[in-house]
Amino acid sequence: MTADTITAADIRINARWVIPIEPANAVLEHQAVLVQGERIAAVVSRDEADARYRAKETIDLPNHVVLPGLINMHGHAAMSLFRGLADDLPLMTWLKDHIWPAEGAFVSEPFIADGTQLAMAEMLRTGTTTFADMYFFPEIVAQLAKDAGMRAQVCFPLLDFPTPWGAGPDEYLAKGEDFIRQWQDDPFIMPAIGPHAPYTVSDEPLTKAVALSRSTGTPIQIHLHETASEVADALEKTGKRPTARMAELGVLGPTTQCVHMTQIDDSDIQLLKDTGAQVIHCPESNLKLASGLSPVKKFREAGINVAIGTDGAASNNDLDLFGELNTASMLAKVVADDATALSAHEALAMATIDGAKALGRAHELGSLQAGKLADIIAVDLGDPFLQPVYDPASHLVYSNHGRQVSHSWINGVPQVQEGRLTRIDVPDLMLRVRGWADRIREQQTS
Ligand SMILES: CSC[C@H]1O[C@@H](n2cnc3c(O)ncnc32)[C@H](O)[C@@H]1O
Ligand SMILES: [Zn+2]
Repeated sequence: MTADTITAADIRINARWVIPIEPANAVLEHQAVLVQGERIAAVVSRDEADARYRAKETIDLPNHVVLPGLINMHGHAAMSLFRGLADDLPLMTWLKDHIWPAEGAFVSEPFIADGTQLAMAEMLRTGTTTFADMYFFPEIVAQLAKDAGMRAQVCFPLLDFPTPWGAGPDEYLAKGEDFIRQWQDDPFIMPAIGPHAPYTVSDEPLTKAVALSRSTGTPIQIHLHETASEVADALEKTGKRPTARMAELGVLGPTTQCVHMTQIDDSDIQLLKDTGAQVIHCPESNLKLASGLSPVKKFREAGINVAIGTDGAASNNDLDLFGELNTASMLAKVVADDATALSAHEALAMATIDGAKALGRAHELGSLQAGKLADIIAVDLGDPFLQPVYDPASHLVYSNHGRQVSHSWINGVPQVQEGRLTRIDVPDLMLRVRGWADRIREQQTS
């Protein structure tokens, strides 16, 4: 080997295991992941790395598994400030009697800023590098994610009624179009359209949202088929299942992300398949609100892409995607009456490459391959409660907790080092969060 075959790299990560996600089911041992600038330069054996690369910085991770950063495909980040405020309730009671009044009282620019930072701190700390958000003041969420160096799909909200962000559908759509134009070429921020649900958005604004999506190439994300009563009420009011109404209005398509998708029959599966729509599975929120069960195995067998989301921390009540994967895998098995319904590797793919597919960015996110963006995490499997390690993929899904994430990089920039956030001032954030908690508690008891 001659000196001129040596390639420079910024970072070399020496990992005990690498799960690259692509190829599927691979577990590589004693590997080096090389990062140059914002991209992955190579995933190679240590010997090959010694022979071919010289890195400015080397990180040794002797008990760790390295994998792509996780993609949380649905949430309401700032709702982290409402974590634990209203538990043990079904969806419509939770929303109408507790969450919407609290949002009316507190949602404002500073609330969104502090709540979103709290959510980003939790997501980064537990392995998420890209998140999809649907909430108010999307311009603030987008700027904060960009400033923190996180990737985010940020939906602007669309509802029939006024909220702290707008007076009604026309204002949401006008502000939303400006928002899309401002962010559509950003490498970190993916603007999107967020019609709340079939029962809160009527046909006319939905049709306008579809036109905006088509003219700007912007994705749509919508809560769809969340509960049995949503489907029953829709049948009573319109004579159509919500999925059928969405298909007729043109809402369903390959860039539309349908969140929840419970109470599914064969006609729903056919429509999702025919339109190429994406499913975003939120198992813990579906369980906690007793909303219903999503037939993940049937979707996957039909060739429908299923990604995963936590939903907001007010209905979960955490944003730890590793915990969500555990629940998703267990639930898929019992729903399908089949212990093979969703394997550990398949669950990991759901939170990585399948999320990247849902975003339309599988060419540059979701797996550890040379040329893809360097969104990488490391999980420490060295603790006693993770011993022995026969299969690191099994541990990540069935035994792990997101707090075992020791390192992460987004776009090649360190975000978590030795379990600590590098770019968020946690003590300062905690002071602001305590201030909100005091004000919210006081309002709830007055
Ligand atoms: C369009 S802004 C978001 C809006 O959605 C509410 N919300 C949060 N979680 C859920 C859920 O699981 N189903 C329906 N709506 C939800 C949130 O409180 C905002 O008002
Ligand atoms: Zn939601």
